[in-house]
Amino acid sequence: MGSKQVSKTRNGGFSKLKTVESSASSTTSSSKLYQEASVDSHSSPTSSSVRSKPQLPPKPLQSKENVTVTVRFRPLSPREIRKGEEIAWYADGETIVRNENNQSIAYAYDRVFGPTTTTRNVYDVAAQHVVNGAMAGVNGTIFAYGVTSSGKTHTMHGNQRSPGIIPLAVKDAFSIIQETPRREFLLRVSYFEIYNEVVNDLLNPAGQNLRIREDEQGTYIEGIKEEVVLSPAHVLSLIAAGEEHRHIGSTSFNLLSSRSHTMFTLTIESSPLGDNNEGGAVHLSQLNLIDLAGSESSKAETSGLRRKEGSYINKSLLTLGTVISKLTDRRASHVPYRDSKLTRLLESSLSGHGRVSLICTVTPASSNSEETHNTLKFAHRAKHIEIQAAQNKIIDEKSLIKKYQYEIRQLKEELEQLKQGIKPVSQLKDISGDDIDIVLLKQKLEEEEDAKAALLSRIQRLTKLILVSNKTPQTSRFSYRADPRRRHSFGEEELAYLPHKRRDLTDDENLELYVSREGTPEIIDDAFIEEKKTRKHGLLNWLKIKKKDSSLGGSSLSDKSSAVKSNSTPSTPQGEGSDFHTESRLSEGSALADQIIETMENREAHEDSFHEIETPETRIKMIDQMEILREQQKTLSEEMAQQSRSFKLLSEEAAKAPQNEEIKAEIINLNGDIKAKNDQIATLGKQILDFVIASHDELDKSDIVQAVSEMRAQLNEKCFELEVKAADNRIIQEQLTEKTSFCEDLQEEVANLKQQLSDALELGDINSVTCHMQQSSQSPNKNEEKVIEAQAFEIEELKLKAAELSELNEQLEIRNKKLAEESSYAKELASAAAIELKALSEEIARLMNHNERLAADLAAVQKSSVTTPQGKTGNLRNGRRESVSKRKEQENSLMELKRELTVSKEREVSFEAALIEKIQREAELQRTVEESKQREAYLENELANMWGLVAKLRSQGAANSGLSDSVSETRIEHFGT
Ligand SMILES: Nc1ncnc2c1ncn2[C@@H]1O[C@H](COP(=O)(O)OP(=O)(O)OP(=O)(O)O)[C@@H](O)[C@H]1O
Repeated sequence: MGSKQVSKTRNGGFSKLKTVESSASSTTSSSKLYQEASVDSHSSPTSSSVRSKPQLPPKPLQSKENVTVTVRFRPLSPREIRKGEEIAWYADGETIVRNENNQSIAYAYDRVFGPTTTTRNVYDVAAQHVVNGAMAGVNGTIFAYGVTSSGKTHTMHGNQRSPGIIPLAVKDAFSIIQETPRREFLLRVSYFEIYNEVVNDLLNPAGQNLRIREDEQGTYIEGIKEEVVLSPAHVLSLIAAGEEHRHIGSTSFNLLSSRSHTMFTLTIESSPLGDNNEGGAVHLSQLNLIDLAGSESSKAETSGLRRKEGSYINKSLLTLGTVISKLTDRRASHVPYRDSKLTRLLESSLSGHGRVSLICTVTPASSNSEETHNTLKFAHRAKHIEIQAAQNKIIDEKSLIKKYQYEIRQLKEELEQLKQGIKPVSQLKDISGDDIDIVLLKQKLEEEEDAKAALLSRIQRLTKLILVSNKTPQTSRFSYRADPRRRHSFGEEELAYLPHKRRDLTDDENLELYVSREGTPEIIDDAFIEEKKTRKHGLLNWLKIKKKDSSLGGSSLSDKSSAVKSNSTPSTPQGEGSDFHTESRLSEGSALADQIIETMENREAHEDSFHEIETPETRIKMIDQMEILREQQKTLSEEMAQQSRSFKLLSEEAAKAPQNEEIKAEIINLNGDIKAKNDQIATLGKQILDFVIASHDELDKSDIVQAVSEMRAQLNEKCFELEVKAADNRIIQEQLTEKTSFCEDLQEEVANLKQQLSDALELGDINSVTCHMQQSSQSPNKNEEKVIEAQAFEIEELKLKAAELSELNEQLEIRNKKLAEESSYAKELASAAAIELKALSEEIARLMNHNERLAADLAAVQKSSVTTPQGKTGNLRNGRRESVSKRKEQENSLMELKRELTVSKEREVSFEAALIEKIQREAELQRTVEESKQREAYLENELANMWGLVAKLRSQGAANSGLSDSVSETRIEHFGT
């Protein structure tokens, strides 16, 4: 899979482009997208330059520009590889992103970076021109956009092996100052986050929930801390400190996921150097470097807090998307900047005058295919925004650099006046000849000395804040901002602790670059090589080399001025001496003032071992090296502190999820890193010591003693810090072990509880389990979260049981219904039988009546036959015959009636038996109905008990913590549904 990625991205740009165009001629909408996009990208000045060469030429200011839009793929993560993820999107050449499953879906951008591209490459294409612009007074904004875990923080901040856009931009900013000898700069930084729509100052923990305000110059954050910065190391240490306060958390996609948007702002002011600056326009610009939080899909299984954070993140990103759509829609009258704090703060960047670079980070993984597509669409829309790049010029008092310059001038004038007002003691004596006056005057003199010292220290402090190049305008080989800059220059060593081996220019490559630029190799003269050597020593050399120049008798005025400023920068507090030097020339007549200055210079010399105007070059280099080593040591310590924090965070995560192998592996890696850093710090300490010893011959004894003692003190301090850190680590390890075993205990207990619950439920004895659970949860030594988990589990079990019960209940209800139906049927049968019985009884009664009537007729006939006379014999014979036949008839009908009677009696008996049977059946059915009603009532009772128990657990959970709250709510929600 990895090889597939590589082969895809290695496809040659031009030939691939043709393929795309041919496919674009099909009528799919996506191909249309591609055509539009490709037209845009060609029309974009950025894009065209991006294609021709990575180093961008200077652009004409006040030109209409599109946002530079680039897409960066990250490699598949080990987790994605383990899950057997396929590649859904890939970089096809240098400008196109294509869908693997549907080749006709393709988008074009200014540049597409494959998964193997380094951040340095990304910086060169997507960020460097913005940084250049910002240093020249054009506002710039660079931001990384993408779904969670797509590589935004990796791109913006980077890591030890691969520094991100922010450190590279900081380093470049200081490089530009070094290469701009005609101007002086003042840099300040601010760093804040937007977390759940609340703005928090990351440089000042007290600055929480800050308000966004607007004035005629745009939007700003009220009360945010801005720190004037003096070196790349200074900036990086501020960022590292700020990161300590940033909200990060673990999600199912990223162990260290950014939960807030952060904006790092570098405010740059510059003015013409030294004496030329009066009345000169000040350039003021801002470089905003933004690491957005990642949008989260609904797939993310998150807890309540993470879900809340996710919804804020998604909402603000959605608003950003809407704002970008509106900005590209010419018909849109209203752009909803005010709908989120993020867009409010980005308003001036997106709508105003400045350069914008959007770096969209994406993952090629198929599981994120849809999200990646959305990011690509967002990027495509953003490409259509048009902005106006214009240089900001301010001349008013709002400029801090102007304010400082003015104050320095005032202070110098005051100093000058002081100097002129002071007479040497010998002169004073000559004038008055009075000892008392001399004492008074001496006193006054001392007061004035103090005042002067105070003035000087203020001048020194202010001068330190203004950054200038150590190069003189005459010796500079690089016109202002016009050419590709060197990389090995100011600030390089500040990042040298990063083991990342960059692909950019080596010294030799630099040489070639300059040769080709200047056209002739001959121009590489000694001075140039010397300059290069100087650059190799980075920040500290840059700050000090001018001192050497001035001491060697640099003659031009601008040289002096430059030296004054550079010597005053904070890392080398030797500026004061030099400042004095210059000042002393301005007041040649005042011997006393010079005397005082000398005394102060000597005092400074003791305070600062680096202060030595006559220092030989080797010594300066050696001190620089030591300074660099110390800086590295300091940076390593800061990094170690940050890693310890991550370690702690991960340990907490590990305690929560002891089975998570990924976290364990991360912890082991971090531990390894921390140990490695410990070793590095110790090695650096040794190196410093070795340095001191090795330079024994070149340093005089007192300096060695001082340097050694200083180093020792530092070493001791570091050793102590290390010990503290090691102890911290040990404690954290112990805590982790403790927590793991505690977790195991808890798991055992949860298993027991589960068993008990299922046993109890089998016995129908849920109450005893509840009691036990409550007792367990009240146990004082329980880890709250584990108890909550156990409770959540119990609730889950109860939920299942309740579902079972309600199912049973339903079954019973159905059975009841059936029984009721049967019972009503039986009743109907019974009533039918009763009706039939009644009819039979009536029939029997009728037959009996008939019988009686027949019997009466028979009796009457017998009586009449006895009373009939003999004379009437003939008639009688006939009558006898008739009566015999009649009697026979009657006897027959009687027999028939008797038979009928017997049959109906039999029927009556059988009906009666059937009736009895039915009555019995009915009684039986009614009994069953009664029984099921009782069972139903019992089950209802049980269900009510369960609900009571669930409510109890819920309220208990809610009392325990917010987390438990959310868990319970989730469970109950499901339960309820
Ligand atoms: N280009 C890359 N090369 C190598 N690894 C990368 C790259 N991009 C990101 N990663 C790795 O992927 C993981 C997630 O990256 P990262 O934290 O920068 O993502 P994110 O977009 O900032 O996430 P979230 O929005 O959650 O903060 C990290 O482990 C990071 O080291």
